[in-house]
Amino acid sequence: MIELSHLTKVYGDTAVVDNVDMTIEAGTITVIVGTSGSGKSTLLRMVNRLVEPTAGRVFIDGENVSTMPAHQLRRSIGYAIQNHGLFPHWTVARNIATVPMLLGWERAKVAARVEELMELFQLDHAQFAGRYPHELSGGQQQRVGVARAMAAKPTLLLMDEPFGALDPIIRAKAQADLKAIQRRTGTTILLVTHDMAEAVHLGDRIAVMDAGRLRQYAPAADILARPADAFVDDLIGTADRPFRYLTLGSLGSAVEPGEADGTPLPADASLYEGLGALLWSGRRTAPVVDAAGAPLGRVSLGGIANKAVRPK
Ligand SMILES: Nc1ncnc2c1ncn2[C@@H]1O[C@H](COP(=O)(O)OP(=O)(O)OP(=O)(O)O)[C@@H](O)[C@H]1O
Repeated sequence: MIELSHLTKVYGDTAVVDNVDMTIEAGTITVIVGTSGSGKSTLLRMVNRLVEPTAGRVFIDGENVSTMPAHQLRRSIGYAIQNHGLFPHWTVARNIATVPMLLGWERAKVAARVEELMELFQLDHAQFAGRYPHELSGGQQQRVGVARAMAAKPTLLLMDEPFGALDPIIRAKAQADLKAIQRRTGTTILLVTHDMAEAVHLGDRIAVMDAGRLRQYAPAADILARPADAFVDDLIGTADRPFRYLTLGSLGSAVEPGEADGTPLPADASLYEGLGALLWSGRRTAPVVDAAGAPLGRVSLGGIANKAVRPK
């Protein structure tokens, strides 16, 4: 568990992070979202002491990070940034191995970990291990950056706009992969973005920042349904709100008894994906199947629409 207590950073006479209190549960993804200059990166960088707080404290599993040697702290926390920060003159394998080597792992253990991570991030070892960063696509560099951040099996991973430089399709894939990997490894992730859709998609909880202040900190569904103030409301985007809400629920939650024609939709698809599939195929209903392909019933446009109504 991570606790931020009265965390503050002042530059000149401006508090760019202003008295922030937050508790982050282990094994979850927390997304910090806000406008440019709202203090998101500064907040994140106080957790691994790349920035020292002016006031307040950060506790990781009850331990005050200011009492730990900074270099040791940073080796124990993964850190992935936009544009990946890869070392240009090191191969992919060497980049991924950076922290385990700093920690003095045995060669064989490092090599095995590199192979394991390359497989996890779908980078063929034979093809990519010996390549240099400039010989990779942006999406591949991004995966190497995250693999490197996870190399020493940190229980905490800090990510600052990790998908910012990716095109929308690769970005959606990278988000889905990260979520799947996080669910598998149980890593606690604190991720900064300015993109509310990304926040809703990834965040178990979302922290909304504005001018250094934490405006709201709540699960995505609560932020959408009950924005704390006009700023949060505005950031969500009024027109997008019902659609973002539909990304949070699964089609399985809207299944009705009955049959329908056409290609079945998987119950674990989101309501949003289901709505898209119905609209695009010109259907008002579609059959729904479970992961094994067994029929569960059907979904309808009206049934999905009911799920997009603002909760009371
Ligand atoms: N070293 C510094 N010295 C002075 N001011 C700084 C320093 N670092 C950041 N700032 C200021 O602090 C404020 C918050 O910056 P920060 O990078 O945390 O914002 P952000 O929300 O991550 O923004 P963005 O989304 O644009 O990256 C900004 O106004 C920035 O100019």
